[in-house]
Amino acid sequence: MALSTFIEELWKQRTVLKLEGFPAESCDHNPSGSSSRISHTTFEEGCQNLYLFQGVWMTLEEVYTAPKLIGRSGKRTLAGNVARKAKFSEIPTISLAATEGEIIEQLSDACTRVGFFYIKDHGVCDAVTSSIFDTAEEFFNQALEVKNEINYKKSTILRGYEPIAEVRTDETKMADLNEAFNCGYEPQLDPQRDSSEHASVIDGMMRGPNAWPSQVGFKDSVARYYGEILMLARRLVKLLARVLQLPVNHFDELVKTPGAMLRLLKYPAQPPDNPDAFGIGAHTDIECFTILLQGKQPALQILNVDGEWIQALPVPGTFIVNIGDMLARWSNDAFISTVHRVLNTTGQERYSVPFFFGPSYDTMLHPLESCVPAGETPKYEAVLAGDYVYQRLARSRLTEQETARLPLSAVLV
Ligand SMILES: O=C(O)CCC(=O)C(=O)O
Ligand SMILES: [Fe+2]
Repeated sequence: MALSTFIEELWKQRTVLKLEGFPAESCDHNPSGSSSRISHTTFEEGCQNLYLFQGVWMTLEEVYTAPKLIGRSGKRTLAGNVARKAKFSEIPTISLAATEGEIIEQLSDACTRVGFFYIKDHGVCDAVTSSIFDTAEEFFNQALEVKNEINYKKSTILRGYEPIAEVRTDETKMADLNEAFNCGYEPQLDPQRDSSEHASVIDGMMRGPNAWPSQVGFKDSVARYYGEILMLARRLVKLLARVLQLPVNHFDELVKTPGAMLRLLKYPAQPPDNPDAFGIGAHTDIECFTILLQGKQPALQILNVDGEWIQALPVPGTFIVNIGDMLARWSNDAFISTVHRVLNTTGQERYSVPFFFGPSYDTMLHPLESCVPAGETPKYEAVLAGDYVYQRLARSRLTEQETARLPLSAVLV
């Protein structure tokens, strides 16, 4: 097969081609010239790896920071995300027991410089966090057939059980070495639900019922955890409104029936010597922010501007919060959505519980006026929150045919 045909095939299959040892100076970013350049180039030591993305040869860093693009015809890599380079070597810790002024100042620094921070003194008690791990362990220890009774592909909105190596977060690597349970917003999980709201929460566009396993006590335990973290998330939303110099209640209506997905995750102990195997490949999160509860095993790593992977060690009594792409878009890049990955080489199984939080799925996300300097055009087009989340989740999980099961209600850019 001619090289150009081969590349075309890869493109059609939405694959990113990795080329090892390609001399940087030969990379002219010209899609049409790429095949002829390969044929006359010799590989030398010290050269970098290049990736063919959207017909363009790029370094991995360029893939991370390539122009933002979400589209059904586009290939799925970090370039569809909103990664920005973060200059940090440590992850800050913020006490929610500090004065509001102090919290806002520290949050402002963390969101604009790092994109990640620990929170402590958050008010969620240890009993709630330890029991969610017990529940997760009991669930994942069941036989595969039992877990597959609620396989997420039976749900049009990706709720339920995701078997191991099902999701390919970073297409240049192997599928992710984790299994998961996905649970989205339902009014019955919301301690602050307003009964008049119920009727307005219609199915479709990422909204609808969860898929619960028959495991005794599972739903109660997940509901308790979900409720507590949802309240914490709404508290953070008010603080973030202040950081963005908006009225404290600015986002309140939009997070009454939020797009809020809880995941229980179990990572197997992975071999230390496979450079392509990750618990989760490098990515940025989709929603506004994530509140992550980590088990004891250190495995989460965060990428800084110098290309170093900084360990985000588990710290008892804390959650890690990180900014996701939606809030980066919404804040017109004032906030940073930082690239991270999971590598569990501890030799032990690892559990974690991320809670991905965003506004109601029918929210149209225009970059906030207060974040766009006068006379400048916003950096991002408006997107409908539900479509944005669905497309991002689907492209690492589903075939195009499967993706088409849920009609999208907006054209994305
Ligand atoms: O398990 C972790 O520590 C992080 C998980 C994560 O990054 C994700 O689910 O997006
Ligand atoms: Fe993540």
